[in-house]
Amino acid sequence: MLTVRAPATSANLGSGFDVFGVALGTPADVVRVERAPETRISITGAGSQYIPEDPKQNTVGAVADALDAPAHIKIDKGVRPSSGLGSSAASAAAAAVALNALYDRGLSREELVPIAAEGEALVSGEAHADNVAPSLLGGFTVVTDDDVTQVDAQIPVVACLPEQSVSTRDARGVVPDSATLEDVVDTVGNASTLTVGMTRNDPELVGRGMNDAIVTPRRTALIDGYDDVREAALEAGATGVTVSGAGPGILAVCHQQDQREIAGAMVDAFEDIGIDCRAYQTHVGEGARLYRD
Ligand SMILES: Nc1ncnc2c1ncn2[C@@H]1O[C@H](COP(=O)(O)OP(=O)(O)O)[C@@H](O)[C@H]1O
Ligand SMILES: N[C@@H](CCOP(=O)(O)O)C(=O)O
Repeated sequence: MLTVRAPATSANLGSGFDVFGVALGTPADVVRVERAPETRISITGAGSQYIPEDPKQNTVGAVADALDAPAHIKIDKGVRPSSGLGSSAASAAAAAVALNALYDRGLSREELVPIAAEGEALVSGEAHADNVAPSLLGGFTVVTDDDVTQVDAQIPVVACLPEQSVSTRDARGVVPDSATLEDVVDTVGNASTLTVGMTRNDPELVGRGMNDAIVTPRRTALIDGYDDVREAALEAGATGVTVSGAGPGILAVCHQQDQREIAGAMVDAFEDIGIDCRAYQTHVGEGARLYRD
């Protein structure tokens, strides 16, 4: 039996749609695997009642298929599905690391990225790798069609998860087909600023580089209370706030000393409109970790 803990992630960071992602210190999924003639899945934990155990519909089943590695797979969900915190990706990344080791496939973490992304294709319609890459590699990742670049960053964040669900598949449906040159130029500038901020561990630059006028405005409309929560977080000292992944999670970047106040402000702002939420006071963290029992 092998066990892997794979972290939640926050994709896009505003200006890096389908490109940027960060691993979060908490929450995480824990996946246990043992060899079996055919794949069987059992699920416990956060939101497990909404996740299919059929391997043809579960991200870990797609990974087992891609690695030709049938197994009994037990998933303990720390990351609620349809969260914007890479729930489906955390399971897929954990399964990729676990099954790669269980069957001695010898693939590197980078080589596991497209395999874990097969799970994302299953649930969201496209094999976007911006959640599985940071869950596998940790830190801040930049994915392109055929490559992934990673940097270890130490940035404090608050990931606020309201009691609402937004499916990534639905949220991809509102993404515009085209953008003006002016918006593209702005976005390139912001994305570049954010990347420099990650390499310098500078929350000011990262926060400033999160603005995006192309995808994010379409998605905020799907999240009840988004504008109020964003405003509250900025007033409490956040250096930048945006939709986490496809939502409804909201990500605030900050300095360590402001983290607690920002988390409280975001929770209060959601509560003011009658929505419960959980705020993870965490940081950009490590990737999937393998334990041999
Ligand atoms: N192992 C898994 N973990 C979480 N969700 C899964 C898993 N396998 C399949 N799903 C399905 O994926 C969808 C959630 O994924 P998605 O919409 O991308 O949200 P998230 O942002 O939380 O990853 C749900 O329909 C869920 O049933
Ligand atoms: N780039 C994807 C990221 C989806 O992240 P998730 O955590 O909501 O699954 C997108 O924006 O569609």
